[in-house]
Amino acid sequence: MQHSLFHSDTKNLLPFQGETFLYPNFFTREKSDFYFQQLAETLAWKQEPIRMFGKLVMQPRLTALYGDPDRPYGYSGISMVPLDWTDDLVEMRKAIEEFTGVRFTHVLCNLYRDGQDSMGWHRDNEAVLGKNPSIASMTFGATRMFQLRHYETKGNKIDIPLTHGSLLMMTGESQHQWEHQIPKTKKNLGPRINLTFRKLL
Ligand SMILES: O=C(O)CCC(=O)C(=O)O
Ligand SMILES: [Fe+2]
Repeated sequence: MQHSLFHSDTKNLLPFQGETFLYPNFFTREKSDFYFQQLAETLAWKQEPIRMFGKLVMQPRLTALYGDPDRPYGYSGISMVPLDWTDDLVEMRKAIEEFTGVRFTHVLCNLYRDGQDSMGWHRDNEAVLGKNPSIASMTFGATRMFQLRHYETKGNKIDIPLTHGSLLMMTGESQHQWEHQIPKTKKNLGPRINLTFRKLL
């Protein structure tokens, strides 16, 4: 059975074992231009290391974590202490919460400086996110390909171009049964900002 928490006229992009919905123009062009500029200039972007096969390596992008105070969140062997919500992030969170009916405590921010910045295959299934986490992913700036594939079989690959102002909502079993990545591209692209709103238990 296919049951969407969100809008019944929006198609589930996954063929089975999870639900992922795309809302291409969640924010208008003007609003998205404004947010891109604001976020690029005001968020505390840093290049941070992660642990890979026991070694510390720099992530191929800049990151920042915002969220409710005193609730650290981490992945790939690192723990990040959240900074306080900015006015823009609070405003955006409110719009997404009203639309989806889901509440969020944290937002992990990624800045892909150009086509050489990327994020490898992974799932967002840390225990602190609960059993079937709903994750809201906002994109501003350059369009990058978001790829999904079935975790166990590595098959059923799906390519979703995430455009300026789009919202991608992943829910149900998406984070257990599917993994995702942002591959590098040789295209001469400008920067892209992605925000993933998450709820810690
Ligand atoms: O940049 C994206 O669209 C994906 C980001 C992502 O997967 C994450 O932050 O876990
Ligand atoms: Fe992710």
